[in-house]
Amino acid sequence: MLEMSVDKEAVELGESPFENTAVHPSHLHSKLSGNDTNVPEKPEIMSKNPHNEDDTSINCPPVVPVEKSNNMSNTTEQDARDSSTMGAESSLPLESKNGLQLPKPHPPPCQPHQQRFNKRRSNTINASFKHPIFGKRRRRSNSETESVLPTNFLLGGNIFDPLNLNSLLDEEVNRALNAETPKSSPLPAKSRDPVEILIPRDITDPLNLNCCSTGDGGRLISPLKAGGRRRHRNRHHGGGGGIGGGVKADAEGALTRSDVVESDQRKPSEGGDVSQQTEQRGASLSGIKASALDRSSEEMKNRPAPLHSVPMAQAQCANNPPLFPSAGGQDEEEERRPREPVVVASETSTAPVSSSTRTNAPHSLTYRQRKRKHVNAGQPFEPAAKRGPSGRGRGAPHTPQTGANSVPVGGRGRRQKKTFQYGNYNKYYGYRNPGACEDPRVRVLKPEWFRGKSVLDLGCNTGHLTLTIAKNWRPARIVGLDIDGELVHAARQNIRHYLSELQTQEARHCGGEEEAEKERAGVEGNERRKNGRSGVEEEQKAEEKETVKQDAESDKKRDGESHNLSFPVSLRISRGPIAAPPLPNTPSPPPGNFPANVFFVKGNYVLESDLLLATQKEEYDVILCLSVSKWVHLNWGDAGLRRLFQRVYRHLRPGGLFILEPQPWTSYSKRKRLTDAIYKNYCSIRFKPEQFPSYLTSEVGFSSYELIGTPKSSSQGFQRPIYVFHKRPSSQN
Ligand SMILES: C[S@@+](CC[C@H](N)C(=O)[O-])C[C@H]1O[C@@H](n2cnc3c(N)ncnc32)[C@H](O)[C@@H]1O
Repeated sequence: MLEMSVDKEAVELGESPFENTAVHPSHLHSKLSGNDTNVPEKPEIMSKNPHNEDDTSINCPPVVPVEKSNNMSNTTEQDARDSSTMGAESSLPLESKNGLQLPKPHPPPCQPHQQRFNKRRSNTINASFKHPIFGKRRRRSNSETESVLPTNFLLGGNIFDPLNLNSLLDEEVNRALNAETPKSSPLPAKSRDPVEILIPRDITDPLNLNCCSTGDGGRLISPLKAGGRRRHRNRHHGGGGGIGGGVKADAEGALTRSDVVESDQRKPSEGGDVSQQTEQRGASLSGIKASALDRSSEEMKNRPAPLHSVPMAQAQCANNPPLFPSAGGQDEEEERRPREPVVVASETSTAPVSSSTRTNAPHSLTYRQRKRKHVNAGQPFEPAAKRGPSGRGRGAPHTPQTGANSVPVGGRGRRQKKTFQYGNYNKYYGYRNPGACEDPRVRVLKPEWFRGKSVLDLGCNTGHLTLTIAKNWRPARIVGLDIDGELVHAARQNIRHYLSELQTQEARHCGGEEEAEKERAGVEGNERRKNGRSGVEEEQKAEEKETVKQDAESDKKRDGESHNLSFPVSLRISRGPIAAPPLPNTPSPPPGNFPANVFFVKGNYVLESDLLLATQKEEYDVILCLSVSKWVHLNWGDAGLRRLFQRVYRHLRPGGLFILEPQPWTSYSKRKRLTDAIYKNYCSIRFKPEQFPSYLTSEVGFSSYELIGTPKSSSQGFQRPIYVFHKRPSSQN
């Protein structure tokens, strides 16, 4: 009765036709080997084996014969398998003693079974019982059939110390025993072929599942074949898309780009990409960048924007030569390159997003995929090449940038470094407002300066401030102008992001209303139950509510939001809209309606000569020139900056405002060596920033000015005074 659990090991349950019967392993073996001639018609019933002890030391399968017992039915299939395995392994000679059958010792293979066996036994056997065979160690059998022990030990050991550990105890013994080293302790065989390790190009997509059809996108790279060690800056963190956080704000607030290499020169498709730079949702688009960096500098035209009385579209299309002076010999280079589709800021529609032929480098996610991912997460758009401070780029190697604004940093095929000679940093806002929702400068600006007005934002970069003003303060129109076409492109992409933000805000608003509605309904229901109001009254109320709701929904649809209605409000609030909303195509939107009120234009605001100033007409009520003066000053010297100030004055309508945030002179020196021309200009500058206010009032014509504040910034360098200069109203002119 007690042995049966032991006997499980010897019974082949599943396969034996003799369940509940202990079968001798030899039968099992012969069964397994296909030779069942020895199998008796009925299984032998094994009696107790006095030798079969609970041997926990090593080796032998203790086949404990047992009489047939009902408890055998407790055996499991696993046991059966174990036992059959044992049977298979123990093709051992069996000893017959007093009718008992014992397997010959064959230590190693049996050990695992032995251990499990013991365990099981301890579980099944009554603790109070003490069988004579248990608790005793079974002696090793000394039969002549015992296996031969090894005599040759590679490490100089012996049968008692196979690893020769004793040699470590005594120095002399150690020396003696290891005298024949390496003969006694052979060294491992040397140098087989090195193992080749293949690395996926994109570690985040090793199987290249996301890759489009771009040729070698999915190829694995072998470091061995790649021609030795090559450091890929900015390609850690899963590929190369971004500028790996090498940009720092210096003390003056400009960005230090010395260690930054442009890594993603892919030209994203029109859909744009979304930055990972701004970690927080709504971190206000600080980091939204221009779309195709490689395009930017080469296509950047050092020409003043036609921001005079000629309508934008006409002026841009006309490409009026005298208004586009060259700068730094870029023009020749540009002539040879295909032009970006002309940027047209029309008066009635938002500026089109230009798309041009793009050279896509292999990348794990397509441009659109990445954009969708981030837009869904409510993050701002920033092409892979233009990631922000957290700047983790993704993607594949990039084609070198060959813009007029780029300076090669290495040999052929190396990525090139952009100098940002115009302050055209592509992560400007990421550094200026890291993780912040709002640009602190917005607080010193008054909404009434902008509402219903015509505004020009000089050097708008990727348009965050421009868009904030356009969205929040509803100017009749606001034009963002920048010399860098890439930044302008990014700014245009950002329109959609701001639009989606707007939708999220509205969704939140509506969501809140719905909640309130539900709560109200709950309260009303309770009251109704209390007061026992008539069903007709209730129906009327419900109808009213339904009508209001339907009205609200049709309003939304009118606003071009209907596509988002199926997306749960809660998700829209927490994750942003499912995709950036399309730009509404309203034929004649009311003035000041965002985004119809915002335009982005590429151009150089510095006229080629003073003579051209005479052509400038009054056009704007407000002109912003924030953190631009230094760059104009460095690139065009005192004369260029003076010309800019004069143009601004002429460009303003009577009563207009010029909002100026000049960089301090101390911040100039760090940028003085960006180009030879800049260095020359820097050395010849006499007109210092502290002189600007007096120049603007006494020489240019502004009637007065005020310091409106020095907004706090996380970086000291960005804390700059902001002035407002007033142009006299017409009657006083
Ligand atoms: C340092 S960023 C300032 C961005 C933005 N105004 C702000 O403060 O948030 C300077 C911007 O001015 C632009 N810029 C420099 N010179 C320019 C010029 N002559 N005409 C138009 N834009 C210019 C640069 O491309 C760059 O985007």
